[in-house]
Amino acid sequence: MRILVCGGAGYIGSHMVGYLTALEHEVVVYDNLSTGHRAAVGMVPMVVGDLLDPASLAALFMAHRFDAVMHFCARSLVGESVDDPYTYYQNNVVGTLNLLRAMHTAGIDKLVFSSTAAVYGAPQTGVIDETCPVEPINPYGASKLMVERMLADAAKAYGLRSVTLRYFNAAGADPSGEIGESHEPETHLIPNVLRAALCSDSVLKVFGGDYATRDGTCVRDYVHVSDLASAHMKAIEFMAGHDGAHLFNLGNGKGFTVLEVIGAARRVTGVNIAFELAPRRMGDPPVLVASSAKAHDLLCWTPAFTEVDAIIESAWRWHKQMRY
Ligand SMILES: NC(=O)c1ccc[n+]([C@@H]2O[C@H](COP(=O)([O-])OP(=O)(O)OC[C@H]3O[C@@H](n4cnc5c(N)ncnc54)[C@H](O)[C@@H]3O)[C@@H](O)[C@H]2O)c1
Ligand SMILES: O=c1ccn([C@@H]2O[C@H](COP(=O)(O)OP(=O)(O)O[C@H]3O[C@H](CO)[C@H](O)[C@H](O)[C@H]3O)[C@@H](O)[C@H]2O)c(=O)[nH]1
Repeated sequence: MRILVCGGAGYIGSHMVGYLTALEHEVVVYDNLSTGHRAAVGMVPMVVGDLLDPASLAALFMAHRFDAVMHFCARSLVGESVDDPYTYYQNNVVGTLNLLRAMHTAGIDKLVFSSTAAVYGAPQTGVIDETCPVEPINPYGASKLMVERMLADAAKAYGLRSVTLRYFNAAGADPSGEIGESHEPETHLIPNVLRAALCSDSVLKVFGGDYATRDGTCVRDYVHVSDLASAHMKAIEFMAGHDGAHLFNLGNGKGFTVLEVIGAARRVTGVNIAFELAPRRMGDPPVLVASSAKAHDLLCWTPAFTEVDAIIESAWRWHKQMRY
């Protein structure tokens, strides 16, 4: 297949590109390199362009014929979205609308969209399935939910086929160690834990020790990037036999506290990683754990990485020799 990967120079997108090229699909990356890295896509053709530039998108679709589009582009920092919501709605909603219009004009009718557990807000239930209420508590989550709504409307109006994948906490790195997570600033827990393991000067902050969880720190469901990539391929296969707009959670179904992640990282690295307790981070829900039963049943998706130690081990291999 010929697949356009928007945001393919980013953390999750670059793993998708590697996955697709290993299966010998033809891939073109479209990315503005705002948070992505040219080195992360290797020799794969990349158009440097912005979803906010309709002329650039039109030129892209004139130059290539695609069977499907995977859309990873977003600004995705919760705190930044609270401080600057216009930028988030502009990039994540308007940018996606531009992409959808360009696809429509070009007659491309299949899209896989990266959504997030943030659409659920701060849920009361333990394990979240797709029937849980969607009540985002920050502009980032709201921007993703708006796109989900646009996709449902586009299915009815234009026959767009889409699969929305609501990832929980993406983590880990390709087992090769060639690509991995590299954000500046880095806000995600596992890379920050590993940075602290590598550099004794960087003290890890644990945001909040007074949540109503087993050790007082937040619980998250960590899902490996390679497993996210395999789910996207399953989504493409699913769309071949199903029209309409569909959505699925992607997680491991197991929650780990921040302290448990630090404990696992100590085991993997052999470093007694130091941390200090800090105040809660604004907008952090206490517990987010996915039920991925729907993805399992309908997409036939089963994650290969189910243990947090194995996920951290793959990230550690990358962090020890980060190439970009
Ligand atoms: N990392 C996670 O844990 C997580 C969890 C849930 C959902 N998501 C979603 O998954 C997707 C990928 O996340 P990531 O962690 O790889 O982020 P990332 O920032 O590493 O990757 C995003 C990529 O999109 C590009 N981009 C952003 N805006 C663009 C625009 N207007 N035009 C062109 N390119 C643009 C960036 O340069 C970058 O390469 C995002 O949509 C994010 O919201 C991520
Ligand atoms: O240095 C750090 C970094 C994080 N944390 C804590 O670790 C947990 C996980 O934080 P991450 O930043 O790694 O992940 P989030 O759960 O905040 O965010 C992820 O899940 C969200 C859905 O809720 C969004 O999709 C977002 O894009 C995605 O990165 C949180 O309790 C956070 O407070 C720390 O204690 N110290």
